[in-house]
Amino acid sequence: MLSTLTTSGFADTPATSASTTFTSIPVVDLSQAESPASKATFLAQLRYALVVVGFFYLKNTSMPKNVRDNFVQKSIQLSELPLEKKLKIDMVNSKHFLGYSQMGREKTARITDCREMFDFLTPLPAPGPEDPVYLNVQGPNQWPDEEDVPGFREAVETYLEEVGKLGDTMKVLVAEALDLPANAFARFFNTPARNKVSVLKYPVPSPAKPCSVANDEGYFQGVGAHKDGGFLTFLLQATEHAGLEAQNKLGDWIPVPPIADTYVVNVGRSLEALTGAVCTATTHRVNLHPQYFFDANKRSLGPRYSYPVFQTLKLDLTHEDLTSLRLPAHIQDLVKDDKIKSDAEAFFCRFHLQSPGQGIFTARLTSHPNVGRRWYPELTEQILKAQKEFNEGS
Ligand SMILES: O=C(O)CCC(=O)C(=O)O
Ligand SMILES: [Fe+2]
Repeated sequence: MLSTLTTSGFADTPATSASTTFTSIPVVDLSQAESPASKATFLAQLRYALVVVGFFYLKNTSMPKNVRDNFVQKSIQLSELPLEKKLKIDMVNSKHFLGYSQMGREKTARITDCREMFDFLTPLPAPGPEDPVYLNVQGPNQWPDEEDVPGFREAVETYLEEVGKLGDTMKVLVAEALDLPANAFARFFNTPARNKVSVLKYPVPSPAKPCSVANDEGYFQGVGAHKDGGFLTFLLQATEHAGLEAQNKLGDWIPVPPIADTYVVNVGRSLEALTGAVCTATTHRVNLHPQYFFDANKRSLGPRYSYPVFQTLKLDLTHEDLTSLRLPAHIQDLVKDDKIKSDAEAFFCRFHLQSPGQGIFTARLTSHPNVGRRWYPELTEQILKAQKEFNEGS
């Protein structure tokens, strides 16, 4: 059952307990946060979204339409370049896991994902030799040649700055929704914040040349069941395709279809850790059926393009830092009897609880083993072995 909301929080239904789950994704209107008359309603809806769902659509954001549209247009141009141009910035050349990951290289839960990606990060220096190895998930970007996609770098940097502003706004509102001081999360972030965008393309499935093995019902794994690692993710679904799904606490998969002019925002493992799991890092996946690539009139929609931005905490926070926040008792009480069914790999939990950097680095070694083997061969073999043993229960 879905809770009804009151301006003071959840209605007095069992919605406050984790035994209640969601069957649709709420829409939250950011413009309501700007007026004192509607802010309490906004915060109650946000609280529900963070605690019960872990996923929501955010509308009326500060993102300038021209910045977003320019970013999307240039990103599609990049994705459509011939393979040899894209391979000039192959991720395997970057010990920071930045740049292009071609189709068939990425794995989630040890199964190949049917997508290609380019990752670009807020400008941040590479770590020094004395720093922990996991800090290598930051460093210089690999940019395509300016003549291949003119204006691409500027479009991405401007877009990341704007999503960064939205992220700064949201981290204050998340604190307020949990009845914490507005600046409660500030000390966990770098200034400026660390954000990474993935430029994703899910090509039209080709029966003649399948990207991976389809399941019995004909679905391909666009990206397998997982939880995001960061604080919040701001996902722009740039095309009309169905396929994104969030898993509720009973284990059912709930569609998250695109809604024009919204972001899909979801809770990552770091926000879950900071709130002692009061906020839920909801498991999600992109499950692709060849039918999703056609509209109602049977016209091809072409590839699916989507663009998540992962808002990340300071990478070197410790377990003590991550567990240092005290939530008010009435907020902690919102989640009881926590039995959550998730198809995401539990293997990663302990790494994300050690430090955000350790969590992200470990996930990268397993999702991009070709990059891991090139730069961190011993560590990669160790982690892949541990992942296999964990999953096989040995
Ligand atoms: O493509 C999407 O809609 C979601 C992608 C995603 O969940 C991810 O890359 O973490
Ligand atoms: Fe994700």
